[in-house]
Amino acid sequence: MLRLEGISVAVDGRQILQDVNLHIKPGEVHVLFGPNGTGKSTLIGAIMGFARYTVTAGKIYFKGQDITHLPVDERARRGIGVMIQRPPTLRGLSVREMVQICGKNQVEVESLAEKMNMVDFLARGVNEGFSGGEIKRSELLQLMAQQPDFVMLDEPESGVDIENIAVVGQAANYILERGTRKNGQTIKRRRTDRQKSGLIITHTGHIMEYVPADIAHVMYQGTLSCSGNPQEMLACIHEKGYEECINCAL
Ligand SMILES: Nc1ncnc2c1ncn2[C@@H]1O[C@H](COP(=O)(O)OP(=O)(O)OP(=O)(O)O)[C@@H](O)[C@H]1O
Repeated sequence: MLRLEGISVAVDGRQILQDVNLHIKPGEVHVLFGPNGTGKSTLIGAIMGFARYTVTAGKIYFKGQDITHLPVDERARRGIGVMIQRPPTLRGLSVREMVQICGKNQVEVESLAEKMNMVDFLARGVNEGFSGGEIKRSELLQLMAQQPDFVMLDEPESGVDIENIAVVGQAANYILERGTRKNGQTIKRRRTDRQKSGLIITHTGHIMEYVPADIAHVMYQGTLSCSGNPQEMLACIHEKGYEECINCAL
């Protein structure tokens, strides 16, 4: 689905990422751990093609096509979606209108909003006065309408209360499991059945209680330093810290 071949990324002339290689296959969900400021958000911004991120080396392939220099709207059209940490407030554009745009006027806005506890927000401006948790739910609502084949979530559980973390997890699974059989799924079936792919940045790993992850990576000082079993890596980071965790794996 997504393949990064040795990409390096700069922001405002400062090199943030160096030689990142990553392969996410159809149906796989990868998680990204790492200390603050190591470049995790930069990586997903570069994959989405946001203008502030300049790919200075390497290639980004999506569904086998080189998308390294495509504009962000074309990447979205090809099936990439993202939830960033701090999306802008869009005054004058209601959540309802935004969801309709994301869904190309072909989605049932009310029914999607019900799933996200967001019916009361449909008439409000996008992110206008929203709390941190409400912003996350609103972003996921837009992604559910967009129906991307590859979704990137930047700290989806951060700022979300305990009950709504389950709602966030269900929304992520709704996106990842589009086109698969829904009834009677176990966590194991979720993993084997899903056809869409994801990359999730998380510090706590709580989202993995709802969305089973296949592979975890640690981003350290601007590069992917090691990869492995998500639960084992999380336990290792808790026990030993990032630096010792990556040294141990190497
Ligand atoms: N315009 C800029 N000029 C210089 N440095 C920048 C600029 N924008 C971002 N950076 C730096 O890039 C680095 C990587 O930022 P990024 O947001 O990708 O980190 P992160 O790993 O996602 O962190 P966190 O876990 O705190 O969200 C940070 O040190 C940040 O200060």
